[in-house]
Amino acid sequence: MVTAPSVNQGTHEGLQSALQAALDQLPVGVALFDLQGHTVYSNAAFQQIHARHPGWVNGTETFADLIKEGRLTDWKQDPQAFLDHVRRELSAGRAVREEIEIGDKVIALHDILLDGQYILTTQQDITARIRAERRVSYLAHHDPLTDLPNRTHFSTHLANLIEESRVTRRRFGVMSFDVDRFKDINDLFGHNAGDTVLTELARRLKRLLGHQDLAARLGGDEFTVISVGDGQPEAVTRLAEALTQSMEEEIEIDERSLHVGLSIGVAMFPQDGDNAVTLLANADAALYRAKAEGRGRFCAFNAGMDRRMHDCRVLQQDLRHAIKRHELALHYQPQASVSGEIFGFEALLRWYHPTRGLISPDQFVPLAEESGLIIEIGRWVLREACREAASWPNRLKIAINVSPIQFRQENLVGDVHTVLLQTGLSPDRLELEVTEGVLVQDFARALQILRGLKALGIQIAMDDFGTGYSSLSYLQAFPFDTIKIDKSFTAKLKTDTSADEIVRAVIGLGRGLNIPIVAEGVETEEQRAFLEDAQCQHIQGYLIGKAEPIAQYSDLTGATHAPRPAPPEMPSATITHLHRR
Ligand SMILES: Nc1nc2c(ncn2[C@@H]2O[C@@H]3COP(=O)(O)O[C@H]4[C@@H](O)[C@H](n5cnc6c(=O)[nH]c(N)nc65)O[C@@H]4COP(=O)(O)O[C@H]3[C@H]2O)c(=O)[nH]1
Repeated sequence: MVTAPSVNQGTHEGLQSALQAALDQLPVGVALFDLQGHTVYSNAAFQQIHARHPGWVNGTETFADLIKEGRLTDWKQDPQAFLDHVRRELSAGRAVREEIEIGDKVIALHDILLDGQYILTTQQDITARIRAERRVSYLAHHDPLTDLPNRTHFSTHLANLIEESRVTRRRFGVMSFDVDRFKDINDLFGHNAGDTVLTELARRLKRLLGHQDLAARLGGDEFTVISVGDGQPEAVTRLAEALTQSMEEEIEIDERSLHVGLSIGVAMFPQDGDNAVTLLANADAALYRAKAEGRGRFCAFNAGMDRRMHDCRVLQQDLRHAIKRHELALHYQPQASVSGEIFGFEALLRWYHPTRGLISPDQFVPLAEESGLIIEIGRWVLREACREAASWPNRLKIAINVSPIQFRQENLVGDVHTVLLQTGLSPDRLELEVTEGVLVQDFARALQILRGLKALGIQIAMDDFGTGYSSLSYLQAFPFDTIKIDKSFTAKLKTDTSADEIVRAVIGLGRGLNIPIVAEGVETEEQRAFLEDAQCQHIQGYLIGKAEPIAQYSDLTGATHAPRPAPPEMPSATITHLHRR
């Protein structure tokens, strides 16, 4: 506490020191300089702001010296230039208001001219407020997990860059990418593992960026990069390749090493879009193309993609009418013991599109899943396949694919039960094929549904084993009746030793768990012999028979089939290849 001297003493010195004490009480720094910048007076707050000793008044240290550690953006770090600016403004009768950084402090400064010969400066330390503002602004523009700019920051940056590049005719690339099967990583290994993948990915990405590039996390595992490089498409391609390469090194999570793949799409300004919306939509189109081509790859936008995306939308619309217009049909592929005795069929869906021809399920099932139509289509498949199988005199099995999306419907178990009752098919002849995707989505719910289905007396097969995470915990959690080895492994048998080993290991696993194995896609006698030698029980593939209308297999079913209304005239070679959005 400073005790103010009594003004009643009436002396000039007394008044001066009372004023001095009053000024020292102010939370605002106050100082007087002569026009050369030498200090004539400074109060305590001013001395504190500038880390000078109490009572500091100094004829040698100038105003310019005081601020020389400062960051004076407009005066290119030149304190003398700043002082000249102050003098100029003041002699023109204008006050000077600036925010300057001195050391680690931010000072709000207000200078006026006193009596034409002194500069009166009042200065306030606003560091805490500015820091808080900067933090808020940083948080509003960055993703807290990866510390990358967020969507808001990215959009502003892209809009500015486009505006500037329209004038300078600069070209740059926009790269959209995401983590392949990110949802599976989260579901299988937990959200912390997902977070680790994202932060590690961001860390590797930051190392690859040029000083003009900007990477942002738009949400989830959705990332984007503006690559300015040298304005050539090769620059962004190089960045995409470097990023893919950087992910070849596995990510360590707890005790586990995880290999993470990226799918990347690229669009160039201005040829692939001269505004932000088109540019991003086209980078996304390229990304979806990369995914459709099998993930883990990079794809550049081309004009055809735009049309293909449009085609997909149109096709999705057409699919809505496919059931009632009788455009859907089932083909049946035989399943046999490894020595060749046929014991059942797998029902495989076909779409005879009135103008596009026969469309492969690989093309339209994903569209049906995306729109939710797969639930209605799946019901149709179930009813149709069960009705068909129930009509065969020979008691063969029927296997039907069920999409993970169908597990989200209200009452899958009830639906299957109703179909069994209505068609009269004995439950032990029905097998539903599910992929790991079913369990990955909502494990507890899926398990409950699978148990409900099994309680009806039907069998459950794990389809496409080996293509996803092939988590052994799934095999442990539910007593599958069959494991189907994906055809991609069968295709490599005897040409790729690791495929041989994987197939042998899966067959061994099945033996250990007492679950029979079906190898899919068996095309050659050599593959069959390998599988027999490895003690695989069942096979399916062109070697035994292709998926055909059931009438082609009447010798096996024992049924006389009424010919189905002929589909539009078209050879099967005209299967249309369309790509997902
Ligand atoms: N290269 C080769 N291919 C062979 C061979 N043997 C069979 N295939 C083909 O492999 C696919 C096996 O079916 P999937 O793995 O369940 O894979 C199916 C399944 O995931 C899906 N799908 C088909 N029908 C339905 C359905 O009714 N519902 C659902 N949800 N999905 C279906 O579409 C996928 C593709 O079906 P398709 O095009 O009929 O293709 C079928 C079949 O025609 C062979 O020896 N060599």
